[in-house]
Amino acid sequence: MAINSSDNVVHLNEVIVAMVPFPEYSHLSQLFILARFIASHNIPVHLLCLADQSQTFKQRVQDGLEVSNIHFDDLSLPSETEGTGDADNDLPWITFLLKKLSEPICRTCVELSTNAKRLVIIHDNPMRTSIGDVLSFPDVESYIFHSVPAFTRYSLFQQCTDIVDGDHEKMVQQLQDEFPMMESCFGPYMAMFVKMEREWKLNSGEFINSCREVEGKYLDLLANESTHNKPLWAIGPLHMLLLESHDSSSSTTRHECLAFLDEQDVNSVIFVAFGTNTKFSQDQVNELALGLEQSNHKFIWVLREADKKMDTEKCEGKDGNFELPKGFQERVEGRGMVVRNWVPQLEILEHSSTGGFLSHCGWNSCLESISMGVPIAAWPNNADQPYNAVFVTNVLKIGISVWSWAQREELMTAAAVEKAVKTLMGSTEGEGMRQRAVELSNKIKNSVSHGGLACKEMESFISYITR
Ligand SMILES: O=c1ccn([C@@H]2O[C@H](COP(=O)(O)OP(=O)(O)O[C@H]3O[C@H](CO)[C@@H](O)[C@H](O)[C@H]3O)[C@@H](O)[C@H]2O)c(=O)[nH]1
Repeated sequence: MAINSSDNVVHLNEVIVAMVPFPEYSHLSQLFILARFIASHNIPVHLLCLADQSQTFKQRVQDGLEVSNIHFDDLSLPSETEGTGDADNDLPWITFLLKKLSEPICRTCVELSTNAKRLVIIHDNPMRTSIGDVLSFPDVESYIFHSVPAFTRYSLFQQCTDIVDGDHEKMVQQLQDEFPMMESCFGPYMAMFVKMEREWKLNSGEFINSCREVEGKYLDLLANESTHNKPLWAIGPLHMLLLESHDSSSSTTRHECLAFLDEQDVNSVIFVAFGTNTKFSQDQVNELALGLEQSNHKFIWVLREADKKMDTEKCEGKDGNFELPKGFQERVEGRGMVVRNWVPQLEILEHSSTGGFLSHCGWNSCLESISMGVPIAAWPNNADQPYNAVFVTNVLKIGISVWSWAQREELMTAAAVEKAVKTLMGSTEGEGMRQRAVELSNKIKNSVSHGGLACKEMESFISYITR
């Protein structure tokens, strides 16, 4: 906004974009990439997130924080927000948090809308209810951002379709019928969320962090399912929008993992990492360590505690106090590296020495791995991950399952880890998966290059919001 002091005329921005991520690192990080892309078209972008969350984010992310038309608008929860849930109403912590965030989000959106001819709100799917009131304003448009794949969304829709008012038992039954290895991974609230999502009419369109080369069939199925005829853009993989910024070879602060990889043979190292939410027991850490040791393959293992869930708990992503089995470090010296801090995952996957990824199958990890041509050993942990794992292993056939979802209450054994690593890194079966992953990666790279399909979808989204 500019104010001309001589005649007091206020010149409004044509468009301001407000982004409302789900309050977790992996959602903010994806919307931040999108923010950079939109901001590069001279559109101011505001990211609305919890103050602690944005602080942690800025410590982890190196590129793009200096972009002048990206603004972090920190949200504060009301001071009485303590604890992790609303015991009186038996709400899960996330429903409780989203309710509390509603007031600061709406207030910020109202302020932003007074400075623009059009306020475009882009929000993670679950944040719908937190911004409800603002959506009825005439100059406000909203777009839903989906951070999970079309395959997973379509599977959920299919399995929850006939469920009346969150009948958990029936949902579990349907999940078992569709995917015999899986039971409910989202808990009893999922059917309710799916029902609300399908009835939601206030948005102007949706977009998904995925691309047609990877899951065109499921994007079409989702579009056919839709009753509202609003646009759906596949604008992923988001991290490829800004790919040129990942060249760290000349950086003075190059991470030690990359130096380790420089010394290894092509496709000889398996990267072992589980995103920002996976919780471990000490026993599980022991099994994982022994499995990696017994595989005799080279590895980089990121061993960190899960980020904290609530503003009041501080989302620090601490180093973790896990102990490694006695003598482990000495026995794997030279071929195995355990890292306890934040690593540049994308650069590790991009490195030619990385030949496999033992992953929890968070969607960002899957997309990053697929786009870099790295096959996956899947160990899903919660939420959308079991679906993503099915997609990677059974549909794309670029990965193997380490431990079945049906066994999730049991400790994953060292023998299972050893077997999976040996298959992925040292067998013709694993090599076949790697080749398919590389083929897919090449298609994605073409798609995001200038004039490619993904590139056109992204530009069409910008044209639409600035029309
Ligand atoms: O040391 C690290 C650890 C993580 N990352 C990055 O953090 C992100 C992790 O994202 P993801 O693989 O999706 O895992 P989660 O953090 O577990 O993601 C949550 O959000 C995802 C959707 O956004 C869901 O698919 C997951 O199930 C949910 O747990 C990726 O971009 C990684 O590159 C790093 O760069 N360095």
